[in-house]
Amino acid sequence: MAPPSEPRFRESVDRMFAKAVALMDLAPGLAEKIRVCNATYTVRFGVRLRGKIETFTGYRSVHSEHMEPVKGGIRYALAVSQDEVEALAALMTYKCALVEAPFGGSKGGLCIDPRAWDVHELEQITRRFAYELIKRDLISPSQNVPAPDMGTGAREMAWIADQYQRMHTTDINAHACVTGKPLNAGGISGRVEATGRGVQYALREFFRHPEDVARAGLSGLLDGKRAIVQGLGNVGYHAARFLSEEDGVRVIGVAEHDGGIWNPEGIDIEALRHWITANGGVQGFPGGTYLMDGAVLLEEDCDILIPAALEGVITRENAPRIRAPLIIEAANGPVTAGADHILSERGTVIIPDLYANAGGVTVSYFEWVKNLGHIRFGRMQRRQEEARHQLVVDELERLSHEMGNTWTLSPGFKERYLRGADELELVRSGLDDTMRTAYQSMREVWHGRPDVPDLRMAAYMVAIERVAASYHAKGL
Ligand SMILES: NC(=O)c1ccc[n+]([C@@H]2O[C@H](COP(=O)([O-])OP(=O)(O)OC[C@H]3O[C@@H](n4cnc5c(N)ncnc54)[C@H](O)[C@@H]3O)[C@@H](O)[C@H]2O)c1
Repeated sequence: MAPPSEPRFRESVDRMFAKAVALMDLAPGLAEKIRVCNATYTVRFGVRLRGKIETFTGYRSVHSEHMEPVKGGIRYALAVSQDEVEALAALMTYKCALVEAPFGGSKGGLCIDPRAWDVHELEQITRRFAYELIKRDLISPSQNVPAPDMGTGAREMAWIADQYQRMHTTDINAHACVTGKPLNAGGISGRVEATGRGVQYALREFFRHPEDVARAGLSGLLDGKRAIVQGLGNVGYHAARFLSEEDGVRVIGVAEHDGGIWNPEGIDIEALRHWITANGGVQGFPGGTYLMDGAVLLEEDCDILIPAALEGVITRENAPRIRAPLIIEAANGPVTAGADHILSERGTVIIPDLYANAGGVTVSYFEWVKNLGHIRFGRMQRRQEEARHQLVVDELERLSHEMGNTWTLSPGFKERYLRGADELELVRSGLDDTMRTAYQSMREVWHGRPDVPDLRMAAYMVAIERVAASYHAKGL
């Protein structure tokens, strides 16, 4: 939660929204219609556990239904509140608009410490929570489609999908009621890694534009840059792993819930992740120096800061001490509105959450389409692609023959070229394309108007414009 001097999360999002609206020319009253959260449902339910009834509180917030279904994750954490869920639902509306995923915005949360319960108990709690939401159409393939967020993953999504199926036995589209499911339960390849993969693609796209890199006071390529990551969960782990293994980024610091690890030579992300799984935290990891207060790593010298855990971690209080010239918001809302102002004035470039962590909802969209299509994703595209590739190979072989076989195609090339893309490759290329296109649309606004101060404002403006256009089209 934000410290008392900071606005609450919802207000922080609203302030950023208001700043963007001030740069736009919207019809009277429309900005307010877009800003407000349509509805938030609060549920309290009991589950008999360990010999007594435990009462839980959960939320599902629907921010905007300008497109349906609405979409947004379900978070399990003790700090979940109505304010938090509404802020996250608003971010979902803008995020979906920015990456052109045809959804309205929603979010859910359950006040629970998932580590306090065993798997069997978590299943009981999840099914009961899902039951409460399903019976009010707050989980439904055509109305509201959740996905994983902090504290939840494929396992919880599988329980939710199964619960929906039990309650709607004749719904042929039941699988599409939730995304982020395991592969063998209607999921799609590449969903687990999608948000971290999207962070990687976002950084790659940023570094393709030397002018943008220079605005952050950096130069050169992504290769060789030093990064610090906060949170080595789903998003942080995948982002850190892909950036270090595939892009030559040196991860010199990782902050986790129990402290931080510092190693200027670079941290072995895979080894650290294994250590956390085995030991419950980073303490004792032999591949770096342990710091009791992991949050100090946010202020360390590095090229790229990747907050990938919680909202409200960069505030007015610590913003003046942040040394990274480039921040990519892998988490939702890690920079408060007050801190955003300080950092923007100082010239720190922030790749905003709306864009940076949109990989998850993008691949969720692919999964939803795959479920509704009832066909293995990519099956038809693959056949077409293989047929086109066969034409090219035939033509090259004909040429080779005409030239007296002075050159030939290697069997390895033919095998790889003819294979066509599998589901994972299709998902990754669709995600890459989405991240590039969305960056271009933000960039055009950022560079095209001298009064647009930063990428965040550009992202909000693009998103708000699209939501407004959708309301206009409906005649509102
Ligand atoms: N999972 C997704 O697909 C997805 C999509 C978009 C955005 N996000 C956002 O990304 C962020 C992280 O989500 P996730 O799914 O990776 O969650 P997760 O639960 O998998 O991981 C969160 C990690 O943060 C760590 N953490 C908790 N408190 C911390 C603290 N005080 N300091 C440092 N680390 C701490 C946890 O130990 C855990 O490793 C959230 O803001 C979420 O809304 C997630």
